[in-house]
Amino acid sequence: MTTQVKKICCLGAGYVGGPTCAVIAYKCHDIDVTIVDLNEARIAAWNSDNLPIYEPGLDKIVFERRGKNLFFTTQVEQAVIEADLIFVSVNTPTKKSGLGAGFAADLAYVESATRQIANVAKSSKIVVEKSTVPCRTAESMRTILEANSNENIRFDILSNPEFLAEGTAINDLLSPDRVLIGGLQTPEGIRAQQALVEVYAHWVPTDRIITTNLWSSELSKLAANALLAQRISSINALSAICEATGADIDEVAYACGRDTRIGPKFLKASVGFGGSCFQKDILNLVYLSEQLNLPEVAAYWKQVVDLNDYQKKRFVSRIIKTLFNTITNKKIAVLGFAFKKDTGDTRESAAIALCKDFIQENAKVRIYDPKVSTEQIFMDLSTPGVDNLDALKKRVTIAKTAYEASEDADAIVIATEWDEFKELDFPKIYEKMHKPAFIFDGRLILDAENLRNIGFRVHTIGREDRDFY
Ligand SMILES: NC(=O)C1=CN([C@@H]2O[C@H](COP(=O)(O)OP(=O)(O)OC[C@H]3O[C@@H](n4cnc5c(N)ncnc54)[C@H](O)[C@@H]3O)[C@@H](O)[C@H]2O)C=CC1
Ligand SMILES: O=C(O)[C@H]1O[C@H](OP(=O)(O)OP(=O)(O)OC[C@H]2O[C@@H](n3ccc(=O)[nH]c3=O)[C@H](O)[C@@H]2O)[C@H](O)[C@@H](O)[C@@H]1O
Repeated sequence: MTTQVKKICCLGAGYVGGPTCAVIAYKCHDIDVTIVDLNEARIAAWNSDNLPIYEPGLDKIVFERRGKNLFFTTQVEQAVIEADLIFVSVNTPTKKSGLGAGFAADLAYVESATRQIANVAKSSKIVVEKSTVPCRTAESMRTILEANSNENIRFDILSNPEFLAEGTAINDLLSPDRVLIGGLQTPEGIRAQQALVEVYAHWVPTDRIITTNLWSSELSKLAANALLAQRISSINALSAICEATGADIDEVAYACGRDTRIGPKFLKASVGFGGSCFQKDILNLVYLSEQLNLPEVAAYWKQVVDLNDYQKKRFVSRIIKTLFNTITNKKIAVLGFAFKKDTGDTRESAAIALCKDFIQENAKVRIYDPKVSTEQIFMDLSTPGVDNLDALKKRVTIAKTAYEASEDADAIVIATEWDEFKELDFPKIYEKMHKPAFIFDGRLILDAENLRNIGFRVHTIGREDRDFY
Protein backbone atom coordinates (compact mmCIF):
# COMPACT_ATOMS: atom_id res chain seq x y z
CA MET A 1 0.00 0.00 0.00
CA THR A 2 1.25 3.52 -0.78
CA THR A 3 1.92 5.98 2.03
CA GLN A 4 -0.35 8.97 1.61
CA VAL A 5 1.43 12.24 2.24
CA LYS A 6 -0.62 14.59 4.43
CA LYS A 7 1.96 16.91 5.91
CA ILE A 8 5.05 18.22 4.18
CA CYS A 9 7.88 20.16 5.77
CA CYS A 10 10.53 21.93 3.73
CA LEU A 11 13.89 22.83 5.31
CA GLY A 12 15.10 25.97 3.52
CA ALA A 13 12.87 28.88 2.46
CA GLY A 14 15.08 30.07 -0.39
CA TYR A 15 14.66 30.44 -4.15
CA VAL A 16 13.85 26.74 -4.45
CA GLY A 17 12.15 25.75 -1.19
CA GLY A 18 9.81 28.77 -1.16
CA PRO A 19 8.35 28.64 -4.69
CA THR A 20 8.41 24.82 -4.98
CA CYS A 21 6.51 24.18 -1.79
CA ALA A 22 4.17 27.14 -2.31
CA VAL A 23 3.14 25.53 -5.61
CA ILE A 24 2.63 22.16 -3.90
CA ALA A 25 0.33 23.86 -1.37
CA TYR A 26 -1.47 25.67 -4.22
CA LYS A 27 -2.08 22.46 -6.12
CA CYS A 28 -2.68 20.08 -3.19
CA HIS A 29 -5.25 21.53 -0.81
CA ASP A 30 -5.36 18.19 1.02
CA ILE A 31 -1.70 18.55 2.08
CA ASP A 32 -0.41 20.93 4.76
CA VAL A 33 2.91 22.45 3.74
CA THR A 34 5.21 24.12 6.26
CA ILE A 35 8.35 25.85 5.04
CA VAL A 36 10.98 26.45 7.70
CA ASP A 37 14.22 28.36 7.77
CA LEU A 38 16.80 29.28 10.39
CA ASN A 39 16.88 32.80 8.96
CA GLU A 40 14.26 34.75 10.94
CA ALA A 41 14.27 37.78 8.62
CA ARG A 42 13.60 35.57 5.61
CA ILE A 43 10.66 33.86 7.34
CA ALA A 44 9.28 37.22 8.49
CA ALA A 45 9.40 38.39 4.88
CA TRP A 46 7.60 35.26 3.67
CA ASN A 47 4.88 36.08 6.21
CA SER A 48 4.65 39.71 5.07
CA ASP A 49 3.26 41.49 2.00
CA ASN A 50 6.79 41.88 0.70
CA LEU A 51 8.08 38.39 -0.12
CA PRO A 52 11.86 37.87 0.17
CA ILE A 53 12.29 36.90 -3.47
CA TYR A 54 10.92 38.40 -6.65
CA GLU A 55 9.43 35.87 -8.98
CA PRO A 56 6.57 36.62 -11.40
CA GLY A 57 3.34 34.96 -10.20
CA LEU A 58 4.72 33.94 -6.79
CA ASP A 59 2.79 36.54 -4.76
CA LYS A 60 -0.59 35.36 -6.01
CA ILE A 61 0.13 31.75 -5.09
CA VAL A 62 1.55 32.52 -1.65
CA PHE A 63 -1.17 35.00 -0.74
CA GLU A 64 -3.87 32.56 -1.81
CA ARG A 65 -2.68 29.62 0.31
CA ARG A 66 -0.76 31.24 3.21
CA GLY A 67 -2.46 30.54 6.53
CA LYS A 68 -4.67 27.88 4.90
CA ASN A 69 -2.37 24.99 4.00
CA LEU A 70 0.87 26.94 3.56
CA PHE A 71 2.88 28.08 6.55
CA PHE A 72 6.27 29.76 7.05
CA THR A 73 8.01 29.38 10.39
CA THR A 74 11.33 29.18 12.19
CA GLN A 75 9.98 26.38 14.41
CA VAL A 76 12.00 23.70 12.67
CA GLU A 77 11.54 21.06 15.33
CA GLN A 78 7.75 21.13 15.43
CA ALA A 79 7.46 21.10 11.64
CA VAL A 80 9.80 18.10 11.35
CA ILE A 81 7.98 16.17 14.06
CA GLU A 82 4.61 16.61 12.37
CA ALA A 83 5.64 15.98 8.75
CA ASP A 84 5.49 12.66 6.96
CA LEU A 85 7.59 13.95 4.06
CA ILE A 86 10.49 16.41 4.43
CA PHE A 87 12.19 18.28 1.61
CA VAL A 88 15.78 19.27 2.27
CA SER A 89 16.18 22.42 0.19
CA VAL A 90 19.13 24.11 1.84
CA ASN A 91 22.03 25.82 0.13
CA THR A 92 24.96 23.80 -1.25
CA PRO A 93 27.55 26.43 -2.21
CA THR A 94 31.00 25.70 -3.59
CA LYS A 95 33.47 24.98 -0.76
CA LYS A 96 35.67 27.97 0.02
CA SER A 97 38.35 26.13 1.97
CA GLY A 98 39.62 22.65 2.81
CA LEU A 99 39.49 19.55 0.65
CA GLY A 100 38.02 20.30 -2.78
CA ALA A 101 37.99 24.08 -2.14
CA GLY A 102 36.80 26.01 -5.19
CA PHE A 103 35.18 22.93 -6.73
CA ALA A 104 33.35 20.58 -4.37
CA ALA A 105 29.91 21.39 -2.96
CA ASP A 106 29.84 22.36 0.69
CA LEU A 107 27.50 19.80 2.19
CA ALA A 108 27.60 21.20 5.73
CA TYR A 109 24.05 22.58 5.48
CA VAL A 110 22.67 19.34 4.07
CA GLU A 111 24.36 17.36 6.80
CA SER A 112 23.17 19.64 9.57
CA ALA A 113 19.60 19.57 8.21
CA THR A 114 19.79 15.77 8.07
CA ARG A 115 21.04 15.59 11.66
CA GLN A 116 18.26 17.91 12.73
CA ILE A 117 15.72 15.51 11.25
CA ALA A 118 17.41 12.54 12.89
CA ASN A 119 17.49 14.26 16.27
CA VAL A 120 13.88 15.30 16.50
CA ALA A 121 11.88 12.78 14.44
CA LYS A 122 9.52 10.65 16.50
CA SER A 123 7.90 8.81 13.58
CA SER A 124 8.87 7.46 10.14
CA LYS A 125 9.64 10.01 7.44
CA ILE A 126 10.30 10.20 3.76
CA VAL A 127 13.30 12.52 3.41
CA VAL A 128 13.66 14.13 0.00
CA GLU A 129 16.91 15.61 -1.25
CA LYS A 130 15.79 18.73 -3.15
CA SER A 131 19.10 20.59 -2.99
CA THR A 132 21.53 19.95 -5.82
CA VAL A 133 24.15 17.60 -4.41
CA PRO A 134 27.06 15.49 -5.61
CA CYS A 135 26.35 11.94 -6.64
CA ARG A 136 25.82 9.59 -3.67
CA THR A 137 24.98 12.27 -1.11
CA ALA A 138 21.75 10.39 -0.43
CA GLU A 139 23.91 7.56 0.84
CA SER A 140 25.51 9.81 3.47
CA MET A 141 22.08 11.11 4.46
CA ARG A 142 20.83 7.55 4.78
CA THR A 143 23.79 6.58 6.97
CA ILE A 144 23.12 9.47 9.34
CA LEU A 145 19.39 8.83 9.46
CA GLU A 146 19.67 5.06 9.78
CA ALA A 147 22.07 5.43 12.69
CA ASN A 148 19.17 7.15 14.42
CA SER A 149 16.31 4.91 13.35
CA ASN A 150 14.85 1.98 15.29
CA GLU A 151 12.09 -0.58 14.81
CA ASN A 152 9.51 2.18 15.32
CA ILE A 153 11.03 4.76 12.99
CA ARG A 154 12.31 4.33 9.45
CA PHE A 155 13.62 6.88 7.02
CA ASP A 156 13.30 6.52 3.27
CA ILE A 157 15.50 8.79 1.18
CA LEU A 158 14.50 10.12 -2.21
CA SER A 159 16.25 12.41 -4.66
CA ASN A 160 13.96 14.94 -6.32
CA PRO A 161 16.18 17.59 -7.92
CA GLU A 162 14.63 20.87 -8.97
CA PHE A 163 14.85 22.12 -12.54
CA LEU A 164 13.12 25.50 -12.21
CA ALA A 165 14.85 28.55 -13.63
CA GLU A 166 14.62 31.87 -11.84
CA GLY A 167 12.33 34.41 -13.43
CA THR A 168 10.11 31.64 -14.80
CA ALA A 169 9.97 29.52 -11.63
CA ILE A 170 6.20 29.52 -11.22
CA ASN A 171 5.55 28.51 -14.82
CA ASP A 172 8.28 25.90 -14.63
CA LEU A 173 6.71 24.47 -11.47
CA LEU A 174 3.14 24.56 -12.75
CA SER A 175 4.01 22.87 -16.04
CA PRO A 176 7.38 21.17 -15.71
CA ASP A 177 8.99 19.39 -18.66
CA ARG A 178 9.56 16.59 -16.18
CA VAL A 179 9.71 15.80 -12.50
CA LEU A 180 12.50 13.44 -11.53
CA ILE A 181 12.24 11.18 -8.50
CA GLY A 182 15.06 8.82 -7.63
CA GLY A 183 14.76 6.16 -4.97
CA LEU A 184 16.34 2.96 -3.77
CA GLN A 185 14.95 0.12 -5.82
CA THR A 186 13.78 -1.85 -2.78
CA PRO A 187 10.08 -2.42 -1.96
CA GLU A 188 10.24 0.35 0.70
CA GLY A 189 12.16 2.70 -1.60
CA ILE A 190 9.67 2.18 -4.41
CA ARG A 191 6.78 2.76 -2.00
CA ALA A 192 8.31 6.08 -0.87
CA GLN A 193 8.92 7.04 -4.50
CA GLN A 194 5.28 6.32 -5.27
CA ALA A 195 4.13 8.52 -2.37
CA LEU A 196 5.98 11.50 -3.85
CA VAL A 197 4.76 10.64 -7.37
CA GLU A 198 1.22 10.97 -6.01
CA VAL A 199 1.92 14.43 -4.61
CA TYR A 200 3.09 15.70 -8.03
CA ALA A 201 0.34 13.77 -9.83
CA HIS A 202 -2.13 16.30 -8.36
CA TRP A 203 -1.17 18.50 -11.33
CA VAL A 204 1.68 16.98 -13.35
CA PRO A 205 0.71 14.42 -16.03
CA THR A 206 2.15 11.07 -14.94
CA ASP A 207 4.08 10.61 -18.19
CA ARG A 208 6.14 13.61 -17.11
CA ILE A 209 7.06 12.07 -13.78
CA ILE A 210 10.23 10.06 -14.21
CA THR A 211 11.34 7.55 -11.61
CA THR A 212 14.93 6.31 -11.53
CA ASN A 213 17.43 4.97 -9.09
CA LEU A 214 18.90 7.43 -6.60
CA TRP A 215 22.26 7.90 -8.26
CA SER A 216 20.85 8.50 -11.75
CA SER A 217 18.59 11.16 -10.31
CA GLU A 218 21.43 12.94 -8.49
CA LEU A 219 23.71 12.82 -11.52
CA SER A 220 20.95 13.91 -13.93
CA LYS A 221 20.63 17.23 -12.12
CA LEU A 222 24.35 18.02 -12.45
CA ALA A 223 24.29 16.72 -16.02
CA ALA A 224 21.31 18.87 -17.06
CA ASN A 225 22.93 22.04 -15.76
CA ALA A 226 26.27 21.13 -17.32
CA LEU A 227 24.64 20.51 -20.71
CA LEU A 228 22.71 23.80 -20.57
CA ALA A 229 25.78 25.81 -19.58
CA GLN A 230 27.81 24.03 -22.24
CA ARG A 231 25.40 25.28 -24.91
CA ILE A 232 25.90 28.85 -23.71
CA SER A 233 29.68 28.52 -23.69
CA SER A 234 29.52 26.97 -27.16
CA ILE A 235 27.50 29.86 -28.56
CA ASN A 236 29.70 32.37 -26.74
CA ALA A 237 32.81 30.75 -28.21
CA LEU A 238 31.20 31.15 -31.63
CA SER A 239 30.37 34.79 -30.81
CA ALA A 240 34.10 35.51 -30.63
CA ILE A 241 34.52 34.04 -34.12
CA CYS A 242 31.59 36.14 -35.35
CA GLU A 243 33.15 39.35 -34.03
CA ALA A 244 36.35 38.52 -35.91
CA THR A 245 34.74 37.50 -39.18
CA GLY A 246 31.61 39.52 -39.80
CA ALA A 247 29.21 36.66 -39.17
CA ASP A 248 26.30 37.55 -36.89
CA ILE A 249 25.84 35.30 -33.85
CA ASP A 250 22.05 35.66 -33.79
CA GLU A 251 21.89 34.54 -37.42
CA VAL A 252 24.26 31.65 -36.73
CA ALA A 253 22.23 30.60 -33.67
CA TYR A 254 19.00 30.79 -35.63
CA ALA A 255 20.38 28.79 -38.55
CA CYS A 256 21.78 26.11 -36.24
CA GLY A 257 18.75 26.07 -33.95
CA ARG A 258 16.41 25.33 -36.86
CA ASP A 259 17.96 21.87 -36.99
CA THR A 260 15.52 19.94 -34.84
CA ARG A 261 18.39 17.88 -33.47
CA ILE A 262 19.98 21.05 -32.08
CA GLY A 263 16.84 23.05 -31.23
CA PRO A 264 16.55 26.83 -30.75
CA LYS A 265 16.65 27.21 -26.97
CA PHE A 266 19.65 28.28 -24.90
CA LEU A 267 21.58 29.58 -27.86
CA LYS A 268 21.49 33.25 -26.94
CA ALA A 269 25.01 34.65 -26.85
CA SER A 270 25.69 36.85 -23.86
CA VAL A 271 28.30 38.46 -21.73
CA GLY A 272 28.45 35.14 -19.86
CA PHE A 273 26.13 32.99 -17.83
CA GLY A 274 25.57 33.74 -14.17
CA GLY A 275 23.29 32.42 -11.46
CA SER A 276 23.96 30.47 -8.34
CA CYS A 277 24.07 27.08 -9.98
CA PHE A 278 25.67 26.65 -13.40
CA GLN A 279 29.23 27.34 -12.32
CA LYS A 280 28.81 25.65 -8.95
CA ASP A 281 27.30 22.50 -10.43
CA ILE A 282 29.86 22.17 -13.23
CA LEU A 283 32.72 22.62 -10.78
CA ASN A 284 31.07 19.95 -8.71
CA LEU A 285 31.03 17.66 -11.75
CA VAL A 286 34.68 18.50 -12.40
CA TYR A 287 35.53 17.54 -8.83
CA LEU A 288 33.52 14.34 -9.10
CA SER A 289 35.33 13.41 -12.33
CA GLU A 290 38.70 14.04 -10.72
CA GLN A 291 37.74 11.94 -7.71
CA LEU A 292 36.79 9.16 -10.10
CA ASN A 293 40.21 9.47 -11.74
CA LEU A 294 38.79 10.79 -15.00
CA PRO A 295 41.04 13.83 -15.64
CA GLU A 296 40.08 14.18 -19.33
CA VAL A 297 36.41 14.31 -18.40
CA ALA A 298 37.15 16.85 -15.68
CA ALA A 299 39.10 19.06 -18.12
CA TYR A 300 36.28 18.87 -20.66
CA TRP A 301 33.69 20.26 -18.25
CA LYS A 302 36.10 22.75 -16.68
CA GLN A 303 36.48 24.37 -20.08
CA VAL A 304 32.80 25.38 -20.01
CA VAL A 305 33.49 27.56 -16.96
CA ASP A 306 36.83 28.81 -18.32
CA LEU A 307 35.17 29.94 -21.55
CA ASN A 308 32.54 31.76 -19.51
CA ASP A 309 35.22 33.68 -17.62
CA TYR A 310 36.96 34.41 -20.91
CA GLN A 311 33.75 35.80 -22.38
CA LYS A 312 33.41 38.34 -19.54
CA LYS A 313 37.07 39.38 -19.82
CA ARG A 314 36.82 39.61 -23.58
CA PHE A 315 33.85 41.96 -23.33
CA VAL A 316 35.65 44.21 -20.84
CA SER A 317 38.76 44.32 -23.06
CA ARG A 318 36.63 45.27 -26.04
CA ILE A 319 35.04 48.10 -24.06
CA ILE A 320 38.39 49.46 -22.89
CA LYS A 321 39.93 49.16 -26.32
CA THR A 322 36.98 50.94 -27.93
CA LEU A 323 37.03 53.73 -25.37
CA PHE A 324 40.50 54.69 -26.65
CA ASN A 325 42.34 52.24 -24.40
CA THR A 326 41.49 53.91 -21.13
CA ILE A 327 38.41 54.18 -18.96
CA THR A 328 40.08 56.03 -16.09
CA ASN A 329 37.49 58.45 -14.66
CA LYS A 330 35.15 57.77 -17.54
CA LYS A 331 31.50 57.32 -16.60
CA ILE A 332 30.11 53.93 -17.44
CA ALA A 333 26.40 53.32 -17.05
CA VAL A 334 25.77 49.66 -16.32
CA LEU A 335 22.18 48.74 -17.09
CA GLY A 336 21.17 45.59 -15.25
CA PHE A 337 22.84 43.90 -12.33
CA ALA A 338 20.76 40.73 -11.84
CA PHE A 339 22.13 37.58 -13.46
CA LYS A 340 19.15 37.51 -15.84
CA LYS A 341 15.92 39.40 -16.34
CA ASP A 342 12.86 39.00 -14.11
CA THR A 343 14.80 38.20 -10.98
CA GLY A 344 16.43 40.25 -8.24
CA ASP A 345 19.05 37.53 -7.76
CA THR A 346 22.64 38.63 -8.39
CA ARG A 347 24.51 35.47 -7.50
CA GLU A 348 27.45 35.01 -9.90
CA SER A 349 25.96 37.70 -12.14
CA ALA A 350 28.22 38.65 -15.04
CA ALA A 351 27.54 42.29 -14.07
CA ILE A 352 29.56 41.81 -10.88
CA ALA A 353 32.65 40.72 -12.80
CA LEU A 354 32.24 43.56 -15.32
CA CYS A 355 31.81 46.23 -12.63
CA LYS A 356 34.77 44.95 -10.63
CA ASP A 357 36.94 45.21 -13.72
CA PHE A 358 35.68 48.74 -14.46
CA ILE A 359 36.48 49.76 -10.88
CA GLN A 360 39.96 48.25 -11.19
CA GLU A 361 40.45 50.41 -14.25
CA ASN A 362 39.41 53.49 -12.22
CA ALA A 363 36.21 54.14 -14.13
CA LYS A 364 33.18 55.76 -12.50
CA VAL A 365 30.39 53.22 -12.53
CA ARG A 366 26.71 54.09 -12.36
CA ILE A 367 24.44 51.10 -11.97
CA TYR A 368 20.73 50.71 -12.53
CA ASP A 369 18.70 47.56 -12.02
CA PRO A 370 14.92 47.54 -11.58
CA LYS A 371 14.94 44.78 -8.95
CA VAL A 372 18.29 44.73 -7.18
CA SER A 373 18.71 46.79 -4.01
CA THR A 374 21.55 49.27 -3.43
CA GLU A 375 22.73 47.28 -0.39
CA GLN A 376 22.94 44.11 -2.46
CA ILE A 377 25.00 45.82 -5.17
CA PHE A 378 27.51 47.19 -2.67
CA MET A 379 27.69 43.84 -0.92
CA ASP A 380 28.44 42.12 -4.23
CA LEU A 381 31.12 44.63 -5.22
CA SER A 382 32.94 44.80 -1.92
CA THR A 383 35.73 42.41 -1.07
CA PRO A 384 34.82 40.09 1.83
CA GLY A 385 36.83 40.91 4.93
CA VAL A 386 38.05 44.22 3.53
CA ASP A 387 36.43 47.44 4.65
CA ASN A 388 36.49 49.27 1.33
CA LEU A 389 32.93 50.58 1.25
CA ASP A 390 33.92 54.26 1.34
CA ALA A 391 36.44 53.80 -1.45
CA LEU A 392 33.85 51.85 -3.40
CA LYS A 393 31.24 54.58 -3.00
CA LYS A 394 33.64 57.05 -4.58
CA ARG A 395 33.67 54.93 -7.72
CA VAL A 396 30.18 53.43 -7.78
CA THR A 397 26.78 55.11 -7.59
CA ILE A 398 23.34 53.63 -7.93
CA ALA A 399 20.72 55.21 -10.15
CA LYS A 400 16.95 55.00 -9.82
CA THR A 401 16.33 54.86 -13.55
CA ALA A 402 18.21 53.97 -16.71
CA TYR A 403 17.99 57.66 -17.70
CA GLU A 404 19.63 58.80 -14.49
CA ALA A 405 22.38 56.19 -14.92
CA SER A 406 23.12 57.32 -18.48
CA GLU A 407 23.30 61.05 -17.81
CA ASP A 408 26.80 62.37 -18.61
CA ALA A 409 27.99 58.84 -19.28
CA ASP A 410 30.67 58.01 -21.83
CA ALA A 411 29.27 54.56 -22.39
CA ILE A 412 26.26 52.40 -21.63
CA VAL A 413 26.81 48.72 -20.97
CA ILE A 414 23.82 46.37 -21.14
CA ALA A 415 24.56 43.64 -18.63
CA THR A 416 21.07 42.17 -18.06
CA GLU A 417 18.37 41.68 -20.69
CA TRP A 418 15.52 43.49 -18.85
CA ASP A 419 12.67 44.16 -21.30
CA GLU A 420 12.43 47.81 -20.23
CA PHE A 421 15.87 48.48 -21.75
CA LYS A 422 14.45 47.78 -25.21
CA GLU A 423 11.79 50.43 -24.72
CA LEU A 424 14.04 53.29 -23.56
CA ASP A 425 13.84 56.70 -25.21
CA PHE A 426 17.31 56.53 -26.75
CA PRO A 427 17.26 59.94 -28.48
CA LYS A 428 16.67 61.47 -25.02
CA ILE A 429 19.51 59.40 -23.56
CA TYR A 430 21.86 60.29 -26.41
CA GLU A 431 21.28 63.97 -25.87
CA LYS A 432 22.57 63.81 -22.30
CA MET A 433 25.61 61.60 -22.83
CA HIS A 434 29.22 62.57 -23.51
CA LYS A 435 30.11 62.32 -27.16
CA PRO A 436 30.99 60.12 -28.82
CA ALA A 437 28.30 58.14 -27.02
CA PHE A 438 28.96 54.41 -26.89
CA ILE A 439 26.64 51.50 -26.24
CA PHE A 440 27.96 48.01 -25.56
CA ASP A 441 25.16 45.50 -25.82
CA GLY A 442 26.18 42.41 -23.87
CA ARG A 443 22.77 40.80 -24.36
CA LEU A 444 21.90 41.44 -28.01
CA ILE A 445 18.63 43.10 -27.13
CA LEU A 446 18.96 46.51 -28.78
CA ASP A 447 18.26 47.56 -32.36
CA ALA A 448 21.81 48.55 -33.31
CA GLU A 449 20.87 50.13 -36.65
CA ASN A 450 18.31 52.36 -35.02
CA LEU A 451 20.81 53.43 -32.37
CA ARG A 452 23.43 54.18 -35.01
CA ASN A 453 20.92 56.40 -36.78
CA ILE A 454 20.52 58.38 -33.56
CA GLY A 455 24.27 58.84 -33.40
CA PHE A 456 25.42 56.13 -30.98
CA ARG A 457 28.50 54.03 -31.58
CA VAL A 458 27.19 50.53 -31.00
CA HIS A 459 29.13 47.40 -30.15
CA THR A 460 27.29 44.14 -29.78
CA ILE A 461 28.42 40.75 -28.55
CA GLY A 462 28.80 38.41 -31.50
CA ARG A 463 28.84 41.13 -34.15
CA GLU A 464 31.76 42.73 -35.86
CA ASP A 465 32.57 46.33 -34.89
CA ARG A 466 31.36 48.47 -37.76
CA ASP A 467 32.60 51.82 -36.53
CA PHE A 468 36.24 52.61 -37.05
CA TYR A 469 37.64 55.55 -35.19
N1 LIG B 1 18.22 28.94 -7.16
C1 LIG B 1 17.80 28.13 -8.10
O1 LIG B 1 17.23 28.57 -9.11
C2 LIG B 1 17.96 26.65 -7.99
C3 LIG B 1 18.66 26.09 -6.94
N2 LIG B 1 18.78 24.72 -6.84
C4 LIG B 1 19.47 24.12 -5.69
O2 LIG B 1 18.58 24.18 -4.56
C5 LIG B 1 19.32 24.36 -3.36
C6 LIG B 1 18.83 25.59 -2.62
O3 LIG B 1 19.06 26.71 -3.46
P1 LIG B 1 18.42 28.13 -3.15
O4 LIG B 1 17.01 27.96 -2.74
O5 LIG B 1 18.74 29.00 -4.31
O6 LIG B 1 19.30 28.57 -1.87
P2 LIG B 1 19.03 29.75 -0.86
O7 LIG B 1 20.32 30.11 -0.28
O8 LIG B 1 18.15 30.79 -1.49
O9 LIG B 1 18.11 29.05 0.29
C7 LIG B 1 18.57 28.08 1.16
C8 LIG B 1 17.96 28.37 2.53
O10 LIG B 1 18.22 27.26 3.39
C9 LIG B 1 18.31 27.80 4.71
N3 LIG B 1 18.90 26.78 5.59
C10 LIG B 1 20.20 26.35 5.64
N4 LIG B 1 20.32 25.36 6.55
C11 LIG B 1 19.08 25.16 7.08
C12 LIG B 1 18.55 24.28 8.08
N5 LIG B 1 19.32 23.38 8.67
N6 LIG B 1 17.24 24.35 8.38
C13 LIG B 1 16.44 25.26 7.78
N7 LIG B 1 16.87 26.12 6.84
C14 LIG B 1 18.18 26.07 6.49
C15 LIG B 1 19.12 29.05 4.54
O11 LIG B 1 18.95 29.92 5.65
C16 LIG B 1 18.53 29.60 3.24
O12 LIG B 1 17.49 30.54 3.48
C17 LIG B 1 20.79 24.43 -3.77
O13 LIG B 1 21.34 23.15 -3.63
C18 LIG B 1 20.73 24.81 -5.24
O14 LIG B 1 21.82 24.31 -5.95
C19 LIG B 1 18.20 23.90 -7.75
C20 LIG B 1 17.46 24.39 -8.79
C21 LIG B 1 17.28 25.82 -8.99
O1 LIG C 1 19.91 24.52 -10.97
C1 LIG C 1 19.56 25.66 -11.13
O2 LIG C 1 19.79 26.59 -10.36
C2 LIG C 1 18.83 26.08 -12.38
O3 LIG C 1 19.84 26.67 -13.24
C3 LIG C 1 19.33 27.20 -14.45
O4 LIG C 1 18.36 28.22 -14.17
P1 LIG C 1 18.78 29.72 -13.81
O5 LIG C 1 20.21 29.77 -13.45
O6 LIG C 1 17.79 30.20 -12.84
O7 LIG C 1 18.53 30.55 -15.15
P2 LIG C 1 18.84 30.27 -16.71
O8 LIG C 1 17.69 30.71 -17.48
O9 LIG C 1 19.30 28.89 -16.93
O10 LIG C 1 20.03 31.27 -16.99
C4 LIG C 1 21.32 31.08 -16.44
C5 LIG C 1 22.28 32.08 -17.03
O11 LIG C 1 22.55 31.79 -18.40
C6 LIG C 1 22.31 32.93 -19.20
N1 LIG C 1 21.81 32.48 -20.53
C7 LIG C 1 20.75 31.66 -20.62
C8 LIG C 1 20.31 31.21 -21.84
C9 LIG C 1 20.97 31.61 -23.00
O12 LIG C 1 20.63 31.24 -24.15
N2 LIG C 1 22.04 32.44 -22.87
C10 LIG C 1 22.49 32.89 -21.66
O13 LIG C 1 23.47 33.64 -21.59
C11 LIG C 1 21.28 33.74 -18.43
O14 LIG C 1 21.29 35.09 -18.79
C12 LIG C 1 21.77 33.52 -17.00
O15 LIG C 1 22.82 34.39 -16.68
C13 LIG C 1 18.62 26.10 -15.24
O16 LIG C 1 18.04 26.66 -16.41
C14 LIG C 1 17.53 25.44 -14.39
O17 LIG C 1 16.95 24.36 -15.10
C15 LIG C 1 18.16 24.94 -13.10
O18 LIG C 1 17.16 24.37 -12.26
